[in-house]
Formats: sequence, structure tokens, C-alpha cells
Amino acid sequence: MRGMPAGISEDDKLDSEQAKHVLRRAARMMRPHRRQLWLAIGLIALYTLCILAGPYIVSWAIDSGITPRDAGVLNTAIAAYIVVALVHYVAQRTAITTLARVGETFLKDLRRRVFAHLQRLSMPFYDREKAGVIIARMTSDIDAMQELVQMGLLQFVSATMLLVLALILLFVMSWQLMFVCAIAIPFVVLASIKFQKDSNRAYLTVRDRIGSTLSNLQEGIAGVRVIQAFGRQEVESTRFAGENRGLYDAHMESVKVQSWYVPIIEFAGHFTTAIAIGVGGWMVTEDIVTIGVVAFFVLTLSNLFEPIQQLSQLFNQLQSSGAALQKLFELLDTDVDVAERPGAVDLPSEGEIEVRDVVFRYAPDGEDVLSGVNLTISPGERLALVGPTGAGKSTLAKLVARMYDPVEGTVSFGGVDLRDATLRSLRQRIVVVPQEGFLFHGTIRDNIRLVRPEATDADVVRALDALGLRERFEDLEDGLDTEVAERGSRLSAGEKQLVSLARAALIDPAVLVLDEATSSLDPGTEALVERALEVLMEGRTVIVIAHRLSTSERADRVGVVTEGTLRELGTHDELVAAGGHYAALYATWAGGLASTS
Ligand SMILES: Nc1ncnc2c1ncn2[C@@H]1O[C@H](COP(=O)(O)OP(=O)(O)OP(=O)(O)O)[C@@H](O)[C@H]1O
Repeated sequence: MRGMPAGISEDDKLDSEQAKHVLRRAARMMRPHRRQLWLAIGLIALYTLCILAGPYIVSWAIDSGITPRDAGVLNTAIAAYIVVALVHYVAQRTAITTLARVGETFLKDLRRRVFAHLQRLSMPFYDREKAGVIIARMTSDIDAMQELVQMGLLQFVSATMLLVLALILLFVMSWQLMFVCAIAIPFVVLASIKFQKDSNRAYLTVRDRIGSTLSNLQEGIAGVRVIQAFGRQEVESTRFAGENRGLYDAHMESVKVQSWYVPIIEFAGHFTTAIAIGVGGWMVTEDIVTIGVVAFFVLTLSNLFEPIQQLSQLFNQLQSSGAALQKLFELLDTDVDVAERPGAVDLPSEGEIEVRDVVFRYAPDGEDVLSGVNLTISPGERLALVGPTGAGKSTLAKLVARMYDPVEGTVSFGGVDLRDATLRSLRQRIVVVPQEGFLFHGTIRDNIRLVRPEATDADVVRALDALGLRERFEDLEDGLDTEVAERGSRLSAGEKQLVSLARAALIDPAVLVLDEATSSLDPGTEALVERALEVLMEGRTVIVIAHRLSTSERADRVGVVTEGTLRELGTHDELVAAGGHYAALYATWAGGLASTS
């Protein structure tokens, strides 16, 4: 797509109100850099003047130096021309770097703000938005502005100034000749408008085709095992060939659009030069203008059509940058769903968990995932949640950890509604240990300390010691300084779980919310995880989403969740005796165990 100006779809175009709003907001963000910005604009004005000063000096040299054979004037003109060329060089170079610095700083700030905001946004946002769309905000939307801040803005300002100043100067020097030469301008403007529209359409088609070719390619590679296993290579290759042909056509179309436009602009330049020489020459013989003025026209007119061409291309770029900025501002304006209220209080260090009349749904217009849930968990109690898949166990656990707020009802800890608690105390008191721990780039130590950055090395070791995990990690070649490769790929699933447990131990929470792992580990690690978990649970309130009935058997109480309600609640023995859902589940499980043993 090189050489093609950026494009924008109808849906993305901003209306004038939105455009004004985006501009105003961008200007506010630019305010700290306004001095640099003015400096850049001043420099652009200076080098634009230099562009026009060149032909002017030539004109002067001809009329006052060459024609009257005055060597002194000619020499001065040559010196002036060199000075102007030097000033042009310095001003242009400084303008490029100054403006780019302002633009790049603006983008840097924007990226930082967007990332920080993304980190703050709560789970409901991530449920609503697709990861691809969020990443596109940071990649293609920022990229859309990148070209603009690097050269586009500069070209835009200088092309506009050049156009206006050149027309004024030409008018002042000879308005008669200017009107004759301006004959081509309306055609160039019309051609530029058509080009702007056509190239926009071509750009969008190329972009779509690239997208579908890439997804075809990705599917062909990711699914290569299935493709080969079923002998579908030919079919896939034919499908790809079709996409590829579409991409070729789209590229050719975009070249075609440029191929008629660029020569038209060149032609207009040559045509106008011919007019300037022809008509201008006649005017010289009639003593209406001097030779110098004709030279000025010839040289300046050749500079005049380029700005028109640039402006037509920059128009698309400006529009797509505006749309990108609008999307980024919208993202920055997205409210944090799980926010801290003003005047929030710290949660007490211990307390009862109370779930009262809770109703919850993920999407505002979606179905209830939980309804009428009531539950009280005493400090130090272990509650196992069991139930069929999709019943709402994880959702209930997420509400207890305030990953989401209930739609109706309350969840409280120690008598404080979680919505009234400070987020810091909330994350300290209630910790979620997911099925599979996520590891970040860095060492194992960094990964454990992540949850409490102020913890010392000794604190980390103490946490590991408490869980009986110290040796397990210190036995690794680099011990706790072992680098975890991307997404923890160098650690086994079991080791990742151990890191998760160590993180929880470092926080030392009052409540643990555990999602029991379903994948099985090697027996050695499994035993280590079990033991560490047992220590970690000691003296804490635990809610465990149990996937094995051996876990619920050991819990103080069991809650059976089916179809979004807490159907049964009691000790294991009570529920087995009651002969309900749990009893049936348990009987099946125990029966299965008996038949395998
Ligand atoms: N982030 C989400 N956005 C929308 N719907 C969701 C989301 N997470 C879960 N659900 C839906 O909510 C319902 C309850 O899901 P939940 O994960 O709580 O069930 P679960 O009992 O924990 O099941 P499992 O044992 O399979 O994890 C399901 O219908 C599920 O599709």
C-alpha cells in the first residue's frame, strides 16, 4: 500500500461536531508543547518563504543584473540565493525534527494513557470488547496518526502556506498573467477531488483484501495438520489463490487510480509553463511585464501544483487520523465498572462473607446468570462450590472477589459492602488463585513479587518456605532468578501453579478464592501443589470451585450451584443424607471409583 494515501470508510468519518470535539481535545493535550508547535510553524513559514524567495531572486537577477549587465547585482543575487538555500535547509530540517518531536511525544503520551486505562478497566469491559479490537486501538489507530505526525502535518501546513503565498505573489507581480496561467487550476482541483475519493475507495479495498488474505494464510498454517490429515491441500490452495487474485486486483486498481492522476498533475505543470512562456513572452514584447517576471512565473508555477496534489492526499490522512483519535478518546472515556467510591473504607482484617439476594448477568440485556443467591461464610470456613458446567460457580466466586458487581443484592466482607471498600484493601483481603497462573516476562522472583512490589527478597523466600516450595525453586539452575520466557513457556503447568500459590502466600489474604485445576499434573508436583495448598488454606476463609468430589468431601460445607441458583447448602454428610442433587452426584462418583478399584 506504499505510496497510497491513507483512507477512511464512511462509517468511521467524523461529523463536524465530532471533528471539532476531537480537535479541541487534541489541542488541550498539545498545550504543554505549544511553544514547540509555534516554533515549528514559524520554521515552516520560513522555509516556505525560502521556496518562493528563490524564483524571486532569479527574477531580480535577470531584470536588474543580467538585462542591464550589472555584475554587482548579479553577484549579490547569487549570494542571496545561496543564503536562502542555506536558510531553507536549516529551517526545514529543524521544522521536521521539532514537529516530529511534538507529534511523537503526543503519541507516546497517548499510548501511555491508553495502556494505563486499559489496565484499570474492569472485567465487564473485557467481556464486551474483543481483544483484537483493543489491540487495534494501540496498533492501527496509533499507526494512522504516525504518518501524520511524522511528515503529514508538516506537509499540510507548508502546502497550504505555499499555495496561498504563491497565489498572492503571482497576483502582485502580474495579475493579468496570473489569471491566464490559473486556467489549469480548476481542472487540477477537480482532478484532485476525484483522486481523493477514488484513492480512498482503492485503499479500503486493498485493506480488506489484505485482511482476508492474511486470515486465509493464518488458517492454512494453524490448521495445516487437519488439512493434511484430510488431504485438503488442493482445496485450500485454490481458495488461497482466489484471495490472492483479489489482492492483486485491488493493488492494480490502486495503481490505476494513481496512474491517471499523477501524469495529469505533471501535464498541468507543463501546460501552464508553456502558457507562461507563450503569453508571458508576448507580454514582454508588449512591455507589460519584464523577463524576470516571466521567469518568476515559470519557476513558481512548477511549485504550485505539488501542494494541491499533497493536500488532496493529506485530506484522507487527516480524516483517518481524526477517526483514530476519536476511537482512542472513546476508549479513554470508558468508565471503570468496578471503581472505588469516594470515601471508600478499608475492609477489616477478618470477617464473614455475606452474599445477599444476589442477581447477576454479564450483559445488561442478557439472561440472569445468577439469581436469588444467599450465602454466609464464616471466617476460616472452607466452602466448596460444585455443580454442572455453566451453572454459575465461577461467576459467584468472581462476585465474591469483586471482579464484577452484582446487578441486584450485595456482597459484603466483615459487614462492609465490597462496593464501599478501597480496592487496595479488597485485593489484599480477598485473593483469587486461578486454575492456571499467568506468568509475566521476568524472573520467578519478579513474578512472585508482582503482587506486592514492596516485598523484600526475604519476604519472597519466607512465603515460599511457608508453603514448602523453597527447595523446589532453588533447585532450578538459576534458582529464583530463573528467567520465565514469554507467558511462562519455560515452566511446567505445575510450576506455574506453584508460583500462583506463592503469590497468594505473599499477600497473606483473609479469603482465598480457588478455581481447582482440572488438568492433571505429574504425581510429584501434584503432591507438592496439594501440600502447599493445604498450608495456604490454613486459617483462611476458602471458597473453592471444586471439580473433584474428593475436594468437596474435605470441605466444611458444600454449595451446589445449578442454573444460577444455590440449590443445596450444607456439610458433605448432610447433603448426602438429604438425597438431593449432591447425593446423586456423589453416588455416581463413588460408584465410578468403586468400579475402577
Ligand atoms: N465473561 C462472560 N461473559 C458472558 N457470559 C459469561 C461469561 N463468563 C461466563 N458466562 C456465562 O455465564 C454462565 C455461568 O458461567 P460460569 O463460568 O460461572 O459457570 P461455571 O459453573 O463456573 O462453569 P464451569 O465449571 O464450566 O467453569 C455460563 O452460561 C457462561 O456461558
